[in-house]
Amino acid sequence: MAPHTEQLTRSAVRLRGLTRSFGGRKVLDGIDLAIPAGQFTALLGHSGSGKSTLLRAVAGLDHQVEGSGQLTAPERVSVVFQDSRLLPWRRVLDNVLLGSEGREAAAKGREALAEVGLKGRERAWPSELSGGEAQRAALARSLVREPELLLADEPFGALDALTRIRMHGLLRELWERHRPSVLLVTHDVDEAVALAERVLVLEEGRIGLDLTIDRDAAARGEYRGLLLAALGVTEDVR
Ligand SMILES: Nc1ncnc2c1ncn2[C@@H]1O[C@H](COP(=O)(O)OP(=O)(O)OP(=O)(O)O)[C@@H](O)[C@H]1O
Repeated sequence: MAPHTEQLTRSAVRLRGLTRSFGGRKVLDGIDLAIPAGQFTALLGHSGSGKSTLLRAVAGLDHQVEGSGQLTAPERVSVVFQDSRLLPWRRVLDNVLLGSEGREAAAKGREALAEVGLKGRERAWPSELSGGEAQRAALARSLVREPELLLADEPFGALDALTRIRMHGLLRELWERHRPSVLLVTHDVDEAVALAERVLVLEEGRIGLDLTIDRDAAARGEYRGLLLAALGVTEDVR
């Protein structure tokens, strides 16, 4: 019944003609998109362009899109948001485990916390963590589910610039080690280019630009101007 249960081989995510309207206004207007398994994709777009709407649809959180087109996504999907959404009344390890019990689960949870650099903080309360640490815990919580697809909606948007750079390194490292497909929603052109293999720009309800990122060209800053132009942004002359 649910498209999410379909067995996928080559593509992790496939959208065909996906449309979503709110009050008669089309936010997503027939989106066609295939994301190969294991690809790191970033989705850029102005505020209100429909990035979160698209992500929610792929996460299976939006039942209204059913029937509007075709949507397939893997079964094991984890979502990370701008705020960590840790439960304040549970210790960090219990937040990561959420629902799973037993020694094996606890060992996996500890391992995931160690991977994100939170070894020794298992028994801390969420209120004792910094913003960056809380996002690390959120990443650990998503990892223990061994997701085939990681959806991240502005996961570093609330962090200071230095913490954000460290988190970029961590996310790339985790992706290289575990190789889930990643769909990262961001406003930040530099973040998209620094992290992703492919950058999509959402405009007027459609994918307006679909760029494959070459690491060397990215290091030379070759995509920045193109992406800013696609977003209709002109940089001030410095
Ligand atoms: N539940 C809803 N009811 C009505 N309108 C909605 C709803 N969810 C989203 N919208 C509208 O759809 C449009 C796209 O919203 P969405 O949150 O997907 O944009 P976004 O690109 O993620 O924006 P931002 O970058 O600011 O988070 C907006 O105009 C928003 O007001």
